[in-house]
Amino acid sequence: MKYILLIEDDVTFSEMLKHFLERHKYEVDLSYNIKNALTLLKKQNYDLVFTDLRLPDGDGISLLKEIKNSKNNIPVVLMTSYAEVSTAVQAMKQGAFDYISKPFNPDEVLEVISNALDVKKTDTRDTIVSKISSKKDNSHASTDFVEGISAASKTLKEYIHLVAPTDMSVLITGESGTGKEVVAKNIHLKSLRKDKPFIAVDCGAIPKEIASSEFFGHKKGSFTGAIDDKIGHFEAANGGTLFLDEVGNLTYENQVQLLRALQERKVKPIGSNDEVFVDIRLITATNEDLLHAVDKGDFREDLYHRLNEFSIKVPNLKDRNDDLILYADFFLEKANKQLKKSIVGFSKDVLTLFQSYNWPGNLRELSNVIKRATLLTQTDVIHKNVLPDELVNSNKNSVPSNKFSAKKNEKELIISALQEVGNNKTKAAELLHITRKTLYNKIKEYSLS
Ligand SMILES: Nc1ncnc2c1ncn2[C@@H]1O[C@H](COP(=O)(O)OP(=O)(O)OP(=O)(O)O)[C@@H](O)[C@H]1O
Repeated sequence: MKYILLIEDDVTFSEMLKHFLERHKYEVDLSYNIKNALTLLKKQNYDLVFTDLRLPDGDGISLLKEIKNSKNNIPVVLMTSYAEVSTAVQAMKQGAFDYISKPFNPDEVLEVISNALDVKKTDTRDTIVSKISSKKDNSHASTDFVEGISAASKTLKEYIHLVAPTDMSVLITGESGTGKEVVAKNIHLKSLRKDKPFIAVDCGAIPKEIASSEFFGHKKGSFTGAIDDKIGHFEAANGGTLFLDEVGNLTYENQVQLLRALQERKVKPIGSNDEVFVDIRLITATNEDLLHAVDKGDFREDLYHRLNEFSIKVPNLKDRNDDLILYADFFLEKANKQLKKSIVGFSKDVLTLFQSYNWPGNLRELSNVIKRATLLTQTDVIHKNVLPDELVNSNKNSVPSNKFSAKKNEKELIISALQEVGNNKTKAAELLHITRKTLYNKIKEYSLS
């Protein structure tokens, strides 16, 4: 019987959910706060943590981080309200398995839970990494990967086909949510290593103090907290592909270690005297300008060239307008399946809005907008009234991007956009048609607090 830790401070709701899950043959422990949950996690081996995002003594994300930093590799599913969906998406980037928006229907809960329990994990790794099972075949992968029909997508497809069968290191660039990880998986699945592991690691989520142990592993007792031997990501990916996301976030010291491991093709777990030979194909991704980081001395040039034997830029959604409907249909079909709905399509108004919106969050944003709209729609067709305000009002508010590109009034535009949205950086970035990251960089550049 699978054992679930449910963390929810709404007493009535949590009791109902507990009984519901028990009726479906799960064993459930209930906690109303994080403190108690952490105690329970130490005592018991759970198969799944199902937690509310907001709790009296903290949020689900800090709990998620605690779990990731511990030796457990338990899948974590978050419960959120609609307003928190963007936070939940951030949480997924930090390793949460999935999120589910309240109010949810019983079937949806069961599906999310069974998906999370099915997920393949290696029990020796403590950072949540996604691993494509070696048995996963290409036919399945191809249904998860929509190739697109726009010119930009065709070029992308061509590059993937060309580079996949080689052993070249690939640097994938592109804005957040464009599908860099999906492209990396696709390269792996089209490569000769497809039957070996694909290990995805978010370098931005690894605290620098434990990065060496994460990458190279450690021996029991080699430092305080090393209570067991641990295999690092390099060894876990042996024979297959190691995908390092947000590679620009590695510290200088970690860059040196990574370069050494790549050059020597062997790693030494912390506390071990033995080196382990590793045969990996490296794919990295970044949404930063790594060359700029090289110029500034923040990223090692030798490592940059080692990673960039071949580079692929994943286009923004806005630059693949011809694909938009194709992706919208794909995400609708996916949401229908997940939410057990049978919505047939979008109203004309919605499609027009989709075409004119700038999609700063790219495919991830499109997917989220459609999942939410699918849940809210009670008719056959998705109408404008279930779209988020920022999308519906985008045309009214938008600052023309050509204005923004004029360097001299950039600062003024940022200030006025921030004022207009009450200093909300996400909304300001959307208004300016730039990513949040770019906005943060510009705020720093112009010393705007
Ligand atoms: N070609 C595609 N076909 C189908 N779905 C896709 C495709 N590309 C991306 N997606 C979906 O879009 C979402 C974002 O993709 P992904 O996480 O790969 O983006 P990313 O560029 O790696 O994001 P980040 O920079 O924030 O890590 C995911 O839900 C993914 O499944």
